[in-house]
Amino acid sequence: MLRFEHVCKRYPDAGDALIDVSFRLARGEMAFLTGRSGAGKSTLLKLIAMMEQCTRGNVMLDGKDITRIGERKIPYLRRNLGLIFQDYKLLNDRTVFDNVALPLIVSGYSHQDIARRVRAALDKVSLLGKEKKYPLSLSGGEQQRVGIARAIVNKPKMILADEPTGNLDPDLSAEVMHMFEQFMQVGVTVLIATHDVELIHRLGHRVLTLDNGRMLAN
Ligand SMILES: Nc1ncnc2c1ncn2[C@@H]1O[C@H](COP(=O)(O)OP(=O)(O)OP(=O)(O)O)[C@@H](O)[C@H]1O
Repeated sequence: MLRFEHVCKRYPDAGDALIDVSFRLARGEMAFLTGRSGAGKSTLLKLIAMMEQCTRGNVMLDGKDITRIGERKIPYLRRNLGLIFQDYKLLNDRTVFDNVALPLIVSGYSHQDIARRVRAALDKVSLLGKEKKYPLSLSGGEQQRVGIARAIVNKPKMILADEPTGNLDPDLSAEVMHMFEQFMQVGVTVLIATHDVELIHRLGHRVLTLDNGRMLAN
């Protein structure tokens, strides 16, 4: 599903964020990406999300070489990805329903399809009753679940999550991880960047570790 081959990323006026990184993730695999602050985790996720381009090497996603992909193709390929962030990135002046509907509106779905898919996504994260609420009236855990519903509403092949439990207490973190495991069980590939070593060890999935831009043996 995902292949990094000798990937390097250097930001202008900064050192190397990633150095000769190679690894593969199989379809339906769930892995944690860990490492100290500044190790390169967010950079690695941004390369997959096509928000940054690597300086050297190749990134293959679902059989396609996305290394030097043209700007116009990016929105189309991004539909296969669900992105989840630590700070939720919800629109606070829109309802839960509208936040989750956003990727479908962008993709041009009909009103009927949007309503059906948004409800299905909210059901998966146990938020069906909250579709008319606004994000700021929800708890942190609920806001993160809205973010997850928005990420999965397009039925992506891969979920990328950057510190998704960074603002959640241990119980809510476990709940969010359980959701990721359920997506994995239906064939979605899941890559989660996190500092939460305790959580990683408890769940026992594959761990990819970055150390100063280099990936340790995995
Ligand atoms: N847009 C940018 N421009 C210049 N340098 C950057 C940029 N983004 C990241 N860097 C640098 O690249 C290195 C890796 O950063 P990155 O954010 O990928 O690490 P991280 O492991 O995600 O850290 P954290 O856990 O703190 O989020 C750091 O030295 C950082 O300062």
